[in-house]
Amino acid sequence: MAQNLGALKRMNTEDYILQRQEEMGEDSQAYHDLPKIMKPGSEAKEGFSKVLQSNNEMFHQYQYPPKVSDWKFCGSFPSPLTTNPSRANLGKTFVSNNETVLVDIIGHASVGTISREFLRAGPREYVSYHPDHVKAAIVTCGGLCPGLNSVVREIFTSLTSLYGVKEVYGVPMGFRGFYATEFSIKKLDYEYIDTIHHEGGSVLGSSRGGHDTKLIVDAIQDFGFNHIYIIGGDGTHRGAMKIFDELRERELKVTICGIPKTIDNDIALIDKSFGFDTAVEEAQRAIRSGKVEARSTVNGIGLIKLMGRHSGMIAMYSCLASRDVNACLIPEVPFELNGSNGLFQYIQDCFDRRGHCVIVVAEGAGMDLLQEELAKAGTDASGNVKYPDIGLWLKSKINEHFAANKREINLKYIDPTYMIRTVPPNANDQIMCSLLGQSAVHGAMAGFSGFTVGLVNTHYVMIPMEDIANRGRSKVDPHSRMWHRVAATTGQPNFQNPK
Ligand SMILES: Nc1ncnc2c1ncn2[C@@H]1O[C@H](COP(=O)(O)OP(=O)(O)OP(=O)(O)O)[C@@H](O)[C@H]1O
Ligand SMILES: O=P(O)(O)OC[C@H]1O[C@](O)(CO)[C@@H](O)[C@@H]1O
Ligand SMILES: [Mg+2]
Repeated sequence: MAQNLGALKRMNTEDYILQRQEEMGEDSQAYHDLPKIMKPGSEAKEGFSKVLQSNNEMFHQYQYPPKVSDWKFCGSFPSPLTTNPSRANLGKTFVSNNETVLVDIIGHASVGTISREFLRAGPREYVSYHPDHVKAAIVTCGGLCPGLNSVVREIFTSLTSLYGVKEVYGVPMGFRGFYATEFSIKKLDYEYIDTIHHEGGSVLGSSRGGHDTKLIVDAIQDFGFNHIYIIGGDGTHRGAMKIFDELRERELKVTICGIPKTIDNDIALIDKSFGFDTAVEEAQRAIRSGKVEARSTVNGIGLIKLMGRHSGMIAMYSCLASRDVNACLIPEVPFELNGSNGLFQYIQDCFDRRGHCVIVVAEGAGMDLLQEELAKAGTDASGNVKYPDIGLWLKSKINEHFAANKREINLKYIDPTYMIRTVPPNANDQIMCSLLGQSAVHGAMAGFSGFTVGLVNTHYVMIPMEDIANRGRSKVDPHSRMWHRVAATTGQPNFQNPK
């Protein structure tokens, strides 16, 4: 059914700024940081009206996730955090439903700023669920990613020790675990989750495929779950959105919350997904091995394949971090093998300059060169195209080329694919997992539903789930400054011959 995405409130920017000025008072620094707008009728001050002209076009769009109370009555209780003695000073850190975070923060003085705003995540003073009435389920879906266990653990501990919820369950093996009889849904306890954040993988298990909206919602009803925490990527969010629609269709008072998981860091809108940092760090070990192998032999080539079916983020950031890479090949930027600007000539140039060459290739790179293999590749259980192995293909093409030219080369192929995603998260990702888990629980307890928590411009926010589910993947922009920085680090050309 078509859904109204919560209250979408538009406010004229001038009114917005005037209101903010009023709230802050002229003495505060923040007041002076605001664009200078005068109230109509007030006395002109220097510098004020000028900015007003250039900001005429500016507007802000507030986007709130829906609340459970929007489609079914639910009560409002003072947050248990106010009575939790160990949180006595939390009062000051409650977040109001007026606090938003800007999506677009780069202003253009000549045209004004156009930005959406998401509701800031965090504990609310009033919650919509009494802790005794919460029965929560957590599920992890899709491919593995460092930090899955940390998010599960944080959701559990936030629900139980912050809010006093007593019933939290783990759904095994992804979406199908809700209804498949060969698995059983397990009640989580502290002993079980105590050290899981030190382990890679997902203690709950995960899977691709197996989404059946009706069976899943039947199971939610049968078990009496009213909080569903779904940790997964783009596919998972499309599945979660269907569950959300079905829940509203049946008028069930169930909160559904997404926690974005993608090792490829390709979920749109958010700054970064958990586990990505760890994956980039882990990839350094493979790149370093490639470098050592390459420079210790005659005309050495270290060829390293990294994850990234549609987006070259892991490859791009791994190359930027390592500084040892001479060529970075990603799905977003096509490359040619032959010709004066092709990869083969570039490898030769590297031999001439430094005696070796290190190449990183993302698994989805160069698919235009493998059309035949791609046509036969098929899909996985979730419908994702299974890509032919670009690393092995490239290895054989490079070997063939230099053999045909009677040049000695020593190519070492390193494929650390699954090794970078099965490790536990690094310290940075551990912290991110904690904040995502806590944000999810605070939002759910407050009665929001159909939302996904995420980091936007360094602040944790609640994004309407539909936005995440329907938006395309985020990709490397070949015209971006970041990609140009990579090219500057590697020294690679654009691998395109003049036509
Ligand atoms: N369009 C869809 N409708 C309903 N369910 C879907 C849809 N797409 C994917 N799913 C379900 O979501 C789950 C995970 O999907 P998928 O395997 O694509 O991983 P993902 O969430 O995209 O994560 P990853 O980052 O590993 O790709 C699977 O159980 C799959 O059946
Ligand atoms: O082999 P699996 O488990 O399907 O997962 C591999 C894929 O998962 C991803 O990490 C995310 O979709 C891809 O980059 C990668 O190809
Ligand atoms: Mg996916």
